[in-house]
Amino acid sequence: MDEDFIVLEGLEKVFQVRRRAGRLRRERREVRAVDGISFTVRRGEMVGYIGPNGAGKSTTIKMLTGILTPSGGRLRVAGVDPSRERTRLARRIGVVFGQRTTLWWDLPLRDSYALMRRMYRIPEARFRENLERCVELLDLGGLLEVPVRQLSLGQRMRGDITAALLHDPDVLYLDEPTIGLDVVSKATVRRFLSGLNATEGTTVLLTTHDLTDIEQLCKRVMVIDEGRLMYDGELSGLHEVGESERTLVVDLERELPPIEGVDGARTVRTDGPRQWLAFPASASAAPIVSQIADGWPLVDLSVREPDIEDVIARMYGAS
Ligand SMILES: Nc1ncnc2c1ncn2[C@@H]1O[C@H](COP(=O)(O)OP(=O)(O)OP(=O)(O)O)[C@@H](O)[C@H]1O
Repeated sequence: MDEDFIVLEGLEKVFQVRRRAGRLRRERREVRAVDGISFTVRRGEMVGYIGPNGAGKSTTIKMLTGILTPSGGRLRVAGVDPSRERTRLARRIGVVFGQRTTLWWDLPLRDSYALMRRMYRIPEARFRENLERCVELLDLGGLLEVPVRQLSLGQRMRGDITAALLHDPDVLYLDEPTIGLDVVSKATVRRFLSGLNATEGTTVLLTTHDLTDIEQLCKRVMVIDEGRLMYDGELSGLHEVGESERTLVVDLERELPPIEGVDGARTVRTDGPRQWLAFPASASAAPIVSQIADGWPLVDLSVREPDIEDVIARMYGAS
């Protein structure tokens, strides 16, 4: 189970961009979208791949799937060079782009899946088994006959994840799979992905702006910025490097003075009966919650994760 499945060595992608510089002149400019990235992912790992907008995440994933050819460095997925053997690799990978669907807009889900079965030449029994499993776990039962354009975003996303898994890929690339989803759909998708990784051993590379996705799904996270790998390790380690903070949002029975004297947390904002307390992201919320519950009339509370941009900004501040 521990073989190196995805291997990048000094991977680069440089785009040549033409820019208008005056009325007639055009300037050529280089964008180093991926600027010498090296890492390996073992078979069965589930890894978060995060970074601010324009960091080079999608460009990396496009090279991993063979859509883009690297400008330099070395890349292997399951022993295969993706851009040279894209068709062969397509049978072993599944891709989900949160912002874009691979389904046919006017067709019911069931017909899209039937077309995919033929495209990938999936044996009938295997296809049926995979479809049934996804329909059950992703709660798609009543939706197979509905045209994709009539589905909600959360339903469509669950439909897209199913589409990516019908051919039993060894590796799944997910680009913002929970973007714009409501709380229930997010939870369903996360539960499904962690089950898939645990039972099928599918290797998963996950790009997201939602740190809760990473926290609930990935032991390992890689951070990239300006095309370079800035961090590779556990999420808790990332919080420590950046000294980032989580926020406890507390609803009290009534408006009270700012909460004071809670070990490990400080009140950063109040608005009527609601108060916000910041605490280190690497610390547990439990002792803070119990101190508040003991001393104040608590009605409700929730924990907010820091944004990825915030964590990365603090990481730079700390380096
Ligand atoms: N086809 C292209 N031609 C020219 N420049 C490109 C092209 N694709 C991406 N870029 C540039 O490469 C850089 C990295 O883009 P990329 O889409 O990989 O970032 P990202 O991390 O996926 O960002 P986001 O979170 O916004 O999706 C950006 O500066 C982008 O403008």
